Amino acid sequence: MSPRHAAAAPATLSPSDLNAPDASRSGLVLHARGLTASGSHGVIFGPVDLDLSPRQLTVIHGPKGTGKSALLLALTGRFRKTRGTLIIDGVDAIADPYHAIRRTSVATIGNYVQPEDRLTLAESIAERGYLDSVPLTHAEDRMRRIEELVGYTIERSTELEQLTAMEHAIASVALAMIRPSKLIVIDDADVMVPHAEQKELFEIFLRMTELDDSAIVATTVDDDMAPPGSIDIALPARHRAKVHPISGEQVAASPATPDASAGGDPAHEPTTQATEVTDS
Ligand SMILES: Nc1ncnc2c1ncn2[C@@H]1O[C@H](COP(=O)(O)OP(=O)(O)OP(=O)(O)O)[C@@H](O)[C@H]1O
Repeated sequence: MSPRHAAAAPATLSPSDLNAPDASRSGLVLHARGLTASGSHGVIFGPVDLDLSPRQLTVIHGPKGTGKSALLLALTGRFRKTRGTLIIDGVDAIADPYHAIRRTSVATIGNYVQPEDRLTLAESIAERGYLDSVPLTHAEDRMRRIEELVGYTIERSTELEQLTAMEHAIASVALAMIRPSKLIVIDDADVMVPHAEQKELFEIFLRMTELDDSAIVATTVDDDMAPPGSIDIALPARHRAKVHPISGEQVAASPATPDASAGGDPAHEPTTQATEVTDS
């Protein structure tokens, strides 16, 4: 991980920390209502309503500058401008972001958080383990378990820049999973990944969630990448979000309802829509 990596090294984790955090009483990995952020130029994203279950994928897409990266940061408790209700694995991420952040992990965000491409996979595992305070033997063991889920291994001496785009995306998420967490985010997951391989990429992401009963949220360049069972979030240029599950799974995002606890700007009525998409 390059110095751009955002994670500071906390105190070394105890063995119990190396187990995935308990799911919240609701069983949801994430519960968001009226999630929004504004800057000096107005709304950055939202309002967004979203419920994420364990082993669920979410795909966020939209034109450039519509707040995809900012929303990823917000969903992991890392965007201080966020307003609304955000519960991550049972922890109130607005009131207690530092507690909530420990339940999440960032694979990539823009140019700010990226694996260092000149490092080998072995070096990357060691560095991510160090940054996330996971002992090396545990980190290596976690990577082996992830590889079992993914279905292939990557030679440890391979530099990340030598990986294919799909391998690179998978490796980025795998490195973010060295420390157990409930929510992993990856920005621009499909960049440079051939369209024909993108379905497989998301199938592999889905398998990776089995390790910790986690959820993965990915932003994509293409707008048709959300596979069945996942949640699709479109961030249009007007900064309004449409959230709807793909057919075949339970409705995981409900139509926006005003939430008194949200604390958002009342001038911006929640506009998030939940629509069950049929196969036809
Ligand atoms: N901390 C911040 N404070 C104020 N404005 C911000 C902040 N972070 C992002 N923005 C603004 O929010 C908007 C959305 O930025 P963001 O990078 O999230 O968009 P994006 O959809 O990921 O774009 P791209 O596809 O180019 O990566 C931009 O106008 C950006 O300047």
